[in-house]
Amino acid sequence: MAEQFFGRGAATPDQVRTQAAPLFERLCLIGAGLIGSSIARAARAKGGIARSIVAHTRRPETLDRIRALGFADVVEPDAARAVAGADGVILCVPVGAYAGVMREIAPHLAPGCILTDVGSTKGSVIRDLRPLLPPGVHLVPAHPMAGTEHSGPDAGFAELFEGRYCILTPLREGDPAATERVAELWRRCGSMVERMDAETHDKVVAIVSHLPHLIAFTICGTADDLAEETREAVLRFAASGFRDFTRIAASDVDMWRDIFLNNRDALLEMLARFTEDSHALARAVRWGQADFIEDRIRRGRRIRRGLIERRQA
Ligand SMILES: NC(=O)c1ccc[n+]([C@@H]2O[C@H](COP(=O)([O-])OP(=O)(O)OC[C@H]3O[C@@H](n4cnc5c(N)ncnc54)[C@H](O)[C@@H]3O)[C@@H](O)[C@H]2O)c1
Ligand SMILES: O=C(O)C(=O)C[C@]1(C(=O)O)C=C[C@@H](O)C=C1
Repeated sequence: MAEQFFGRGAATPDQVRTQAAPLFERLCLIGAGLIGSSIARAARAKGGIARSIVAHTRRPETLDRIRALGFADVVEPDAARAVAGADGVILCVPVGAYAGVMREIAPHLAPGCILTDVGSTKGSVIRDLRPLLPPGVHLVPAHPMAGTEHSGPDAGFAELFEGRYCILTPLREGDPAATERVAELWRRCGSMVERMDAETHDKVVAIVSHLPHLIAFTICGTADDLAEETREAVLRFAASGFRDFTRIAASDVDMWRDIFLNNRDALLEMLARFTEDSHALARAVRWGQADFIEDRIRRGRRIRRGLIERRQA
């Protein structure tokens, strides 16, 4: 695949990285929280990604913090000015903000510029960005499968994407060279790149990411309701099971509201399947069907242990 971008007989990506021009002359990050600041830090730490990095954010206190952290060459509060002259732009804001941001930046995107993103949903991103795409600007939707429950510019780190997948969902009419350049960006950040269609992506992440978050947020509330009923500080007794299970419930409100609202159909489908499966287990518990219960536990153990062997846990 690298041949598409580097050309036949050209240097390998590794040789290019250590030699000459970086992938982007001016890479603009719209939003520089956990993910945006991690990209900037990785670009600085690993080299060969961007000659200069522009970070845009709106809030004055975040602007000051990004300046103090020093991972961007330019910190720009105006989105239109931030993207002007950039050959790469990465949207790193909650997916519900995409349409508004795109309306602001579209007239200022340079012809030939690559517009990509890191959003956790892909169908909605294509729906919101494609109609506003100026001619000559290449859209390459992307989603790094890496993160933490922390947010904001202080939370980022250069190694976040190492050994993690990044999923690209290129448009049917998309430019293969632009797709390859974004793939190379993620490889240089240390990721493994996969491509799939947006619909498949949204189903996959609904089960492996969005549903677990929905359940974690919910179980915290359920435990808290019980505390009110029993007048007992239930959560005081939460040992490692509850703590491990609910780590992700500390995640950002805006980000997760937008994900739930923008992957509605796939999330509801996975929730319905999960509900059906948990009802089956509840029925076995009610009727004392030990074999069924054991079978479910064994299967869960096998799957979880498989994750550890593949070093994803
Ligand atoms: N956190 C994760 O684990 C994770 C992982 C993969 C992908 N993502 C995706 O990455 C994107 C960013 O998430 P994050 O974790 O970096 O969030 P974050 O909250 O750490 O950072 C988002 C930043 O965007 C800024 N912002 C919000 N709306 C804006 C707007 N309209 N214009 C300019 N700036 C705006 C916020 O002030 C914040 O600084 C989201 O789309 C999310 O779905 C997150
Ligand atoms: O590790 C975490 O805290 C995360 O929530 C990361 C996580 C995930 O669910 O795996 C969250 C959302 C993303 O879109 C990708 C990764």
